[in-house]
Amino acid sequence: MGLSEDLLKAIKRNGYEEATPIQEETIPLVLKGEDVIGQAQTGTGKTAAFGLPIVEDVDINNGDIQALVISPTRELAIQTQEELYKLGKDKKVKAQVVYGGADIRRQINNLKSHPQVLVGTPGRLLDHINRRTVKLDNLKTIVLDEADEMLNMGFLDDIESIIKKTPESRQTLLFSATMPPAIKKIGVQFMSEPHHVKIKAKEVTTDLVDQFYVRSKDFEKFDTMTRLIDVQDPDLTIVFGRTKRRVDELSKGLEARGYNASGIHGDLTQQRRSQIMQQFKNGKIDILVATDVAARGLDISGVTHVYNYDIPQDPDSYVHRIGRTGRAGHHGVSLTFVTPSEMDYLREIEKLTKVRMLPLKPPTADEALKGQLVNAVSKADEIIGQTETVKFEEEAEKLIAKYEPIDLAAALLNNITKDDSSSVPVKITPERPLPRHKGGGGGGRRSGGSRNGGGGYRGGSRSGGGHSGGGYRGGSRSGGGSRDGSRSSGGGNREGGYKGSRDNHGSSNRSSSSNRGGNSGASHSFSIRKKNND
Ligand SMILES: Nc1ncnc2c1ncn2[C@@H]1O[C@H](COP(=O)(O)OP(=O)(O)OP(=O)(O)O)[C@@H](O)[C@H]1O
Repeated sequence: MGLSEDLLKAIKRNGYEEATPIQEETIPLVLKGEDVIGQAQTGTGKTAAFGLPIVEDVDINNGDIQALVISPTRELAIQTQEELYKLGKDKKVKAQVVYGGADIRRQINNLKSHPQVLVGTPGRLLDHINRRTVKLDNLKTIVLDEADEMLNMGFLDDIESIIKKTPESRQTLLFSATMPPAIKKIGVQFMSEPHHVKIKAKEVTTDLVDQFYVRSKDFEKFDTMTRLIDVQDPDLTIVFGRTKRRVDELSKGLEARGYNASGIHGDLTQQRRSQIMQQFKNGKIDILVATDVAARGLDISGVTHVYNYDIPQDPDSYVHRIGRTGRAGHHGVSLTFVTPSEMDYLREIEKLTKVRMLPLKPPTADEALKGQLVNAVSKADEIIGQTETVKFEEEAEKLIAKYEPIDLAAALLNNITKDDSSSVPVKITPERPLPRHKGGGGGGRRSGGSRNGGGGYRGGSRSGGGHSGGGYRGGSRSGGGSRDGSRSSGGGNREGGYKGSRDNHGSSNRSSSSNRGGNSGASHSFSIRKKNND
């Protein structure tokens, strides 16, 4: 594709073996200097699609800012800068990030080292431009990443002011997985004869994500969610809540029940936000509870499940939220709670995604306990494996003399098992349900699965609907995705809500579609090939 040796090295180091379709189509255009509007499903490598040609085009003997990427959120800006840094490392391209909530003096100081590529959030970028600490007179390329979200967030004026400071001759790129019609405004206003590159996919959402919903009254959602977590046993999970209060209450409630959870939203200091994100990436937190601040662009490997505790009001937001899993060829599961009065919103989402979400019956307390016990046994295996028996031998002998082995084992399991809803009640303040859609109707109106061109739901064999128990781990899809032998026996062979775990990915990500039991569709647009080098 015309990329130099330095970039090929970076690509290799990243473990990329072949370009994704969006990369294949956009990289040559961007290298030619064309304006491009790029649309492709979440997790399909849009960052490198603009990142690689940008880095390729940088003149490292020139200390001016040559490329600017505008991101809607601070977390995404940080991530994009990290990616650009990695891609440009061999070429020695300097990439910097500026965002609000962080010390501006430090940013100004860093800018003195003359980055050639700058990533930032709109407000802070404008601030720097007005202080003349960022000069865009010689900018070659500007990227509006997640452009539609920046419009939603009301950044249009800021973006316009930033663009006015760039040369007319600049190249303008615009990327997102969703492109509502309003985005055309940006195209017309700021771009010159842009090429529209839209990677054709049958669905807006990637079919690497199995999408479920649970119909539940608002006050029942929390207990249902923790039961689902118990049976699904996700690796890393993101729970989306509608409001900051919701996020705070959910994360506290989860912690009270013994889950390793933390919440992020816009009211936290940036330092705290960054700290939590770091802990989540490192696996120190298992469940990240977030407002839509985490819905766009974040690429965290190992996120197997996304729970929409509150159904999003905007269907595009749903696409991005569930797109935090099922990335780069890995499987994921999404689960959306919907109150009876919000069914119309669910149908609206399905209208956009052209995918029917599968209904899940909430697991019973008994099923949740069973799920917990399967997990507890596997945890016990782990603990026993890690224990230096000799160190405890003497005291252990005494305990064996005193108690029956069965009591000792039961006590261990009891200790590992999380508290259930009856022992730690959690009350979440009710949110006002979303206003009823104009025109109403919707719920249950549509007959099963007509949208997908026959055969109903994706995933053929699953089309029975009404899955009970809610997505047990295991499942038939991958022929035993369990991490160890002991787990696969755990009552977990029902269809639906697969764990989609990391352990499956290592060896199977190259043939992901063939792994999916009964999936006749094979409609997703690319098979991403990444060496399993981590
Ligand atoms: N050619 C490739 N081969 C393998 N993996 C790739 C390739 N290109 C990108 N990736 C990886 O795929 C993941 C998703 O990429 P990226 O974050 O750019 O997705 P995106 O399309 O921007 O998603 P979103 O719409 O959610 O922002 C990243 O981990 C990235 O490193």
